[in-house]
Amino acid sequence: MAQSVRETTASTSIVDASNVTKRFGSHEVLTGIDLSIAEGEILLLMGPNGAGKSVFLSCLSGSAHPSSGEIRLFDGLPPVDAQSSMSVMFQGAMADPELTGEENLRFYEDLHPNGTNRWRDLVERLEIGDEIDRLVGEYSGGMRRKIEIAITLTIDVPFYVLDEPTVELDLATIRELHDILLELRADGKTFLVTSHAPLDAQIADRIAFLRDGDIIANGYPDDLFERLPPVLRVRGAVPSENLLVGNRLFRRGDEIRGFLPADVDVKRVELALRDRSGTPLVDTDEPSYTDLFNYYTYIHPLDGSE
Ligand SMILES: Nc1ncnc2c1ncn2[C@@H]1O[C@H](COP(=O)(O)OP(=O)(O)OP(=O)(O)O)[C@@H](O)[C@H]1O
Repeated sequence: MAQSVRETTASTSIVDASNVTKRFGSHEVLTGIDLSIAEGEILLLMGPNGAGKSVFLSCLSGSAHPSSGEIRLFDGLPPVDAQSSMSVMFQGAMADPELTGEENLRFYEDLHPNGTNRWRDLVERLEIGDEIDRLVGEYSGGMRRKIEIAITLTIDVPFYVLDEPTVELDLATIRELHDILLELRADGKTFLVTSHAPLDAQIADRIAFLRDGDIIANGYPDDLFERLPPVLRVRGAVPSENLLVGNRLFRRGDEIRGFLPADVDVKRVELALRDRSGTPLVDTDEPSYTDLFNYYTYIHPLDGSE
């Protein structure tokens, strides 16, 4: 887990969003978001499809305006006045398909007042160095994502906003990207990263879960883990669905894991569910990042815990 910034002394506030709403016609996509990010922090914004993550990022970066509420960056600037101090990666919107990878990278290096040639190192580390002479239009989804990441991070600014950077990346590249972000954070950079991937939680200083347009949980990973109910692991055949209430179990590969309603005694379930030889069919297990994601994305606070 990333070394936490919680022990560091209070620093500049990079993001202060209060009661942000965004409406498209009668559809209120954001319903009152409060979120702050401190300097040097990696904040991971997680949530299911359509929760409003990209819309919030658009408001934060100044490309859309909230319907109400307020966003301030760098201790008081409205987003449009802070654009030169942030680098924003939106899904699929960064690279011109009719230019090569290198032409795209050079374009941003020359265009942006804080452009650097850091991309030379980034493309090697993301293993796309051999592909930068090809047209981006010919790239696979993962290659395109790598170029977009390199474009975004080659700009030297204090604050980076990355919309689902790890989608379509293989595991080795995700780990390399995590290392890159942690190195930049060690240099004092701040990140807001959206993701569906529990793996990304490993580098987060803080995680906020967005659901139906609102932040339903926000905290340091250790604290979020502490607030999880016991994780149940199902072994062998799945017991009767009547005993294990629906929408609380998640299958991953051969394993089924999940959570019981708060008022159910785990020990009693363990005792009740045994195979013919008396071996328990369920037991409790240490929570993983995937459990954390599943709980806060699909169950909490519908389980009555808030
Ligand atoms: N310009 C728009 N006009 C109308 N509705 C929009 C517009 N942009 C987004 N929405 C709606 O806002 C909701 C949230 O979309 P958003 O793209 O922010 O979700 P998300 O959390 O980023 O999802 P994903 O993980 O799938 O990228 C969706 O219902 C979407 O249809």
